[in-house]
Amino acid sequence: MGESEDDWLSLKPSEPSPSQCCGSGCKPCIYDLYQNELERWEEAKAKKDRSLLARKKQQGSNSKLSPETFTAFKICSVEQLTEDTYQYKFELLGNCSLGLSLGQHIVLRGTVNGLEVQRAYTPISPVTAQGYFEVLIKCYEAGLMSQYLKSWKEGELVSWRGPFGGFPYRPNQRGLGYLGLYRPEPTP
Ligand SMILES: Cc1cc2nc3c(=O)[nH]c(=O)nc-3n(C[C@H](O)[C@H](O)[C@H](O)COP(=O)(O)OP(=O)(O)OC[C@H]3O[C@@H](n4cnc5c(N)ncnc54)[C@H](O)[C@@H]3O)c2cc1C
Repeated sequence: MGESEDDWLSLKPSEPSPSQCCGSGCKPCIYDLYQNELERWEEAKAKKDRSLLARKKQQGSNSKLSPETFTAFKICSVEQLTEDTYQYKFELLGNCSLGLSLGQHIVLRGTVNGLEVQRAYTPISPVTAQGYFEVLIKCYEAGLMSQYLKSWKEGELVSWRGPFGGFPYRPNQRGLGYLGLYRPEPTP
């Protein structure tokens, strides 16, 4: 391939669509990752060096969770708990644990009718669980990710990144709490 402007434009990263942002304040967010890719592309273009783009679009497989790149995990069981709620179990190779702390969530990537969607989910398995992690998900009739979830079967690979968020919890440490009470005015 030559070095024409069109060639470089074809390699330019695309700005994420709103459906790709889960809206839960991930660090790095999908827009931060896009910004990094864009800067790398601009540098590669200025230096006319395509090798600088090589780190783009890495994806791990059944190994370690990463906040920057998606890792594929195998679904080892699907259990329907209610009409619209499912518990999914994922395999972690090498009997390792996911490495989350209290209250942290992970981000799932799926594709629905050609549209990439990303949403946040909080694993329900103990943070010390080894060899697996589980999520409990409620599916919505018109939900985008929900449509992708309904197609899942055992043995399929599903892409996650994270962890994000969480609470700074230390055993036996007391903190300030806030409880709000609301008493409605009596109607005349
Ligand atoms: C930090 C965090 C952790 C979370 N953890 C969990 C978890 O553990 N388990 C879990 O189940 N969820 C969790 N969620 C929620 C989850 O991220 C998704 O928001 C949820 O699964 C719905 O995604 P969706 O793409 O299926 O629905 P969306 O497409 O985002 O739709 C959301 C709602 O809008 C309605 N809707 C969409 N399109 C239309 C339309 N055209 N007309 C009318 N209504 C419409 C849908 O029916 C649905 O009720 C978490 C969210 C956050 C922020």
